[in-house]
This record gives sequence, C-alpha cells and structure tokens, in this order.
Amino acid sequence: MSKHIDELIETKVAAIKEKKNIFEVGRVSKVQNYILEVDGLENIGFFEKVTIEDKAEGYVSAINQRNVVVAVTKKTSDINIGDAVKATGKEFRGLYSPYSIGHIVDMFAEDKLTSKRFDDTIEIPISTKPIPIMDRGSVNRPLLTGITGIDMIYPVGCGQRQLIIGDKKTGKTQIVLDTIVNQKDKDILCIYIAIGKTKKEVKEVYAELLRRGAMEYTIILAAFNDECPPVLTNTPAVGLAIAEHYMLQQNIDVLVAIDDLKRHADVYREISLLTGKVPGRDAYPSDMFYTHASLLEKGCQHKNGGSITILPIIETKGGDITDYISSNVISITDGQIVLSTKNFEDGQKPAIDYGLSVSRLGGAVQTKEIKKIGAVVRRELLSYLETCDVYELANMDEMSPELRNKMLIGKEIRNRLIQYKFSPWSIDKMSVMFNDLVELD
Ligand SMILES: Nc1ncnc2c1ncn2[C@@H]1O[C@H](COP(=O)(O)OP(=O)(O)OP(=O)(O)O)[C@@H](O)[C@H]1O
Repeated sequence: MSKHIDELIETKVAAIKEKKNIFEVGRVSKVQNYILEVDGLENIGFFEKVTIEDKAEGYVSAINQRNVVVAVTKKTSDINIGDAVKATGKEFRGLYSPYSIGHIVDMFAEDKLTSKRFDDTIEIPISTKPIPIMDRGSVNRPLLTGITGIDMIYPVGCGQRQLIIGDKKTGKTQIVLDTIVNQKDKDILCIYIAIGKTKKEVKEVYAELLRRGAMEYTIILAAFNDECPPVLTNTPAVGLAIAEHYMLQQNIDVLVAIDDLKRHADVYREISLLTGKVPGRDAYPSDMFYTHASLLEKGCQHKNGGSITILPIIETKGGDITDYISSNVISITDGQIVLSTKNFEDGQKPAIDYGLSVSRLGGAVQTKEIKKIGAVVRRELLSYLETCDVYELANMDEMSPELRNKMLIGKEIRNRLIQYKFSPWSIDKMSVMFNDLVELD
C-alpha cells in the first residue's frame, strides 16, 4: 500500500517538475495603466491568456529577457505591484455566439445593450492562417451599394477590399450604412466593426439599421472608446475571424466594415510604445503595415462560393490621403472611395471626389450595359472636373460651343449623381437615368 502511495507521489512530483499539471504564477512588478510588467513567468507563451488575481484578465503581449509584458483586456478593480498573475496555458481568444446577429456585441460575446453574455458561445482565434491562394477565386460578382457614384463609376465586387477615406463628417459611415441597408434580402451577412466610437454613436448606427430592417442580417461588433485599448486593437481581427467562419462553414457572402482603421492604428501605436517596441515612422511600430495587411488579406472570393468583402474606413486630416496609415492601406486595398469636405459643404452628397477615387477591379464586377454607361459617365465627369479646375473663373459664354456643351453635360452628370442618404438606386434605375448621356456620346 505504502509502495503504491510512494509511486503516486513520485509521479505527481515528476509531473510538477515538468510543469505539466500546474500553471505558473508570476508577480506584477510594474503597472502602467493597462500594461503590466510581470516577473516569474518563465515558460509562458506569446499571446497566452493570463488572469490577475480576481481583478483582471489579459494576454502576454511581449516576452523580454527578464520579464513578460501583459496587456489587460478586462479590469474590475485596480491592479497593484505584487498581485499574482496566473498563466492559463490557453491562447487568448475572442468569443462569438450565433445569436449575436441583430445585436451590438463585443469581442467576448457580451450584448452591450443588456450587458449579458450570450450562451452557446464558440471561441474565435484572434489570428488565423491566411486563406491559401489556391482557394481564392476571382472577384467578378458585384456587391451593390445602391449609390450611383459607386456602383456605376467605382464599383465594388464580392471579395473586394475597398477603402473609404475622408476627413471628419464627410459621410464615411453613411456610405457603409447605405451599403448595409442595400443588402436586404440578398443573403449577405453584414458585420459593422466600431473601433473607439462612443456608445451614443454606435447606438445611432444601431437605431438607423434597426429602423430599416437591416439588423436582421447585421452584427455590430463594438469596442467603445472607454474600453481597455487592447480590446480596441483585437476587435477587428475577431470580426474578420467571425466573417471567415461564416464564409468557410456556410459558404455565404459576408460584408465587413471597419470603422475606423486610423483609430485602430493610433491605439496600436499607443500600446506598442508602452510595451517598449521600437518606434518607426510617425512613432508607429515597425509591424504596423503587417498588422493592417494581415487583417485585410482576409477579404477574398473563396472557391466554395462564399466571400468576404471589406470596407475599411480611414479618417484623414486636412484631406491628406498620403499620410503613413492612409498610404499603407491604399496600397493594400483594391481601390478607394475618397470623400471631400468641399463637395460635402457644396451639397454634393455623397461627397465622392471622383478625381482621386479608384476601383482597381472596375468593370470586372459590372454588367456589360452598366460598364458601358459607367465608362462614358466617368470620362465626361472627369473631363468636366478637370476643365472646371482650369476655367474656374471663366465665363461660360466666352467658351467655344463644344466646350460649353461638354461643361453642360458634365454639370448635369454631377447633379444626377447627388443622392440623399438611404435612398438607394437599382442598377436599372441608374442605367435609365444616364442612358441619354451615352446616346449623346
Ligand atoms: N448622402 C447623404 N445625404 C444626406 N446626408 C448625408 C449623406 N451622407 C452623409 N450625410 C450626413 O452627414 C453627416 C455625417 O456623416 P457621417 O457620420 O457618415 O460622416 P463620417 O465621415 O463617418 O463622420 P465621423 O468623422 O464622425 O466618423 C451625418 O449626419 C449623415 O447623416
């Protein structure tokens, strides 16, 4: 009997020595708001989930020679030096429930209106393997937004990544909302990811979508401005992993809007600086491009028929689309819709700057007819806008008859492109509205 007990004890001690059945415990040695330095966690893994007493949860965001850095994701009370930090042996993950459709949820499957967590959750990994190139098909089906300036001139296809970029209050969110509302009865799941927005702003988006029956097929995944910053940086990855889950398991089309990536980059920079990463251009860390590229490369047309279309939003300052984050994302995406404050103030809504906007897939996702009309409209409009710049102060009466005619056509196109929010046009209506211009050509 005693031999048996000895054996049991020996096995147990051996297991403890190999650290198989216990998890390490470290101690907090430095607290910088939501970033902690922890000593004593020698065998912990990168991105491993940890708990800090009964006070907080987080994950390992950097491993240094002498200690590890923990980013806190949830906190119920203040963390102090000396608090015990327990390793969990599990990767840090988000949670998702299929019942989230129609609700505002966070990355831990908590309904933000009722503050209750959904049952039946599944774990969502924050970083998933890229979809292999051989599993990707070509983008050739349109994703109609109902906005003429987009569907006819700079179209978006299922599986495309199209950036929406512009200054504050130029209608960036409105384009996404119009697009979501236009997906009604089209078997598309929409995920609106709100990063660092206020509760009021997100509630307004929810109310607009609810009023138009669009919440039936939409999930609002929100990381509010008052949450721990690591939640803000990880939420887009969880949103895209949810999209990937639907695309791969149910072969459906998913539309993901990320509002916005500039805020995401700024929070990512803040965390990186606190973590001690070496700052690069504009103090952003050197993996900034990689972080956005790995998020956006989830956008694709899968060979199984499903797709993920991504509409990332970026807020600019003074209309500058050449800053570090904007030029990074412009080079990653398949085109951009640029919005201009001047157009917005002139009442030209949606305030698309047709000269700076691009769709690199263009006609590949349009029908033959709309492609033909769109090409003429774009050419006439761009030529009009260019002429306007040159002849800004010129009197129309002094122009040659051909030029005057061109100007009149251009002006007419501009006026016809004005569209009030939530008043989508069908492709047929667009072709009827602009057909006479093509005949004139
Ligand atoms: N086509 C439109 N017709 C009428 N109103 C519009 C149109 N587009 C945008 N708006 C209005 O302009 C305002 C600003 O739009 P929106 O909030 O979408 O801009 P934003 O660029 O996303 O702003 P923020 O910088 O706060 O994120 C909103 O009140 C919106 O309803």
